[in-house]
Amino acid sequence: MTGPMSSTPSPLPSDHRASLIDGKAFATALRQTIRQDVQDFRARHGITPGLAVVLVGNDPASEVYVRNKAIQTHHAGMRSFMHMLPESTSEQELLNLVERLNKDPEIHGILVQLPLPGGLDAGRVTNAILPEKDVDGLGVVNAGRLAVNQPGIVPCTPLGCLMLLRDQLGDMTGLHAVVIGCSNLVGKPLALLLLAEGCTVSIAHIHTRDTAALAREADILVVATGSRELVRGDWIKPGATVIDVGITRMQTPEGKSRLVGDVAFDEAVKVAGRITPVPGGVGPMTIACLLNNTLAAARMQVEGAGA
Ligand SMILES: NC(=O)C1=CN([C@@H]2O[C@H](COP(=O)(O)OP(=O)(O)OC[C@H]3O[C@@H](n4cnc5c(N)ncnc54)[C@H](OP(=O)(O)O)[C@@H]3O)[C@@H](O)[C@H]2O)C=CC1
Ligand SMILES: Nc1nc(=O)c2c([nH]1)NC[C@@H]1CN(c3ccc(C(=O)N[C@@H](CCC(=O)O)C(=O)O)cc3)C=[N+]21
Repeated sequence: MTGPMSSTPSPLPSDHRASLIDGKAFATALRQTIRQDVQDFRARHGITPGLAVVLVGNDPASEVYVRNKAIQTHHAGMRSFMHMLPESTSEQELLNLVERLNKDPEIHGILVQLPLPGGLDAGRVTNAILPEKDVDGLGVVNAGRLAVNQPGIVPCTPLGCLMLLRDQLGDMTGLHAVVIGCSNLVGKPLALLLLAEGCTVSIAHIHTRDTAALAREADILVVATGSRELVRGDWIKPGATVIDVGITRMQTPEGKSRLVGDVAFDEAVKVAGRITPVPGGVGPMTIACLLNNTLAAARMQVEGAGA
């Protein structure tokens, strides 16, 4: 394809394969460090960091994530408090629970799993969480701190992506980062983090006219849309670093379930310089960063600001 007659010779050899960014291994190492830090914290203060996770309704995928979070919280030596509420829960009942958790000294971090069932206002609920216990970093106080470069709690998935990018690329000053998707949970905070790293940041969303052309300009391409295999091989600049946040659960013809990202992996791996797989990329980082944020929140509450 890239022989001497080719009109647009690719700068990559025909057998090029991107190197895989192993989020699973990175997350395992991070959790190990956190486990040690939790032990030290307990030895110093006699306090065990506690995380409360609230799940409303019985979405099976959310139940799996919430259970994984609880298991990994225990493994890190922290306490986990699960609150499974029925689909019929009213907003006032949920707000009352958040209020109780806010006042509970054994709880240092609170996470309300999103999305919430219809009729419950996610913004109102996340903003009811005390900023110092808001380990998802989704309330206006922490979101505002991020926007003006003040220290605060950074949302778990964007923080996990940033850790992987720093590890892979080191200094990112001047690189063009394109973020596809601009939710409050992932795309928007990640764009702000990359801006703070000195990147030139473009954000694409559903109204962007030519997302493919924009993506082709990216040194760093982050995709968080929930639109499976949206990004094709020819959307990627040769050698670019690709972070695939999207996760869609698919049924295989054999009746098994399989996770698919927002990037057509088999095409992208032939063009990108480095790429995160799904699963085993960003997902495990999200949970490790939740534990990281819970420990940081406990330190702040027990040792004071700047801890
Ligand atoms: N790996 C992990 O740890 C995590 C993975 N996820 C996964 O990441 C994905 C995104 O999650 P989340 O941000 O919460 O999703 P949302 O649905 O909240 O946001 C998706 C964003 O992508 C934009 N978008 C959708 N389709 C397109 C398209 N075709 N072209 C350009 N932009 C598009 C939407 O634009 P608009 O708003 O204009 O409609 C929106 O800004 C999901 O697959 C989710 O499961 C989420 C959290 C953690
Ligand atoms: N308030 C809130 N905060 C969140 O951080 C939040 C949320 N709500 N709602 C849903 C999304 C999704 N999310 C994931 C977490 C871990 C994996 C994960 O561990 N993924 C594994 C695979 C797990 C599996 O096999 O199912 C992987 O990608 O390798 C994925 C997705 C957090 N979210």
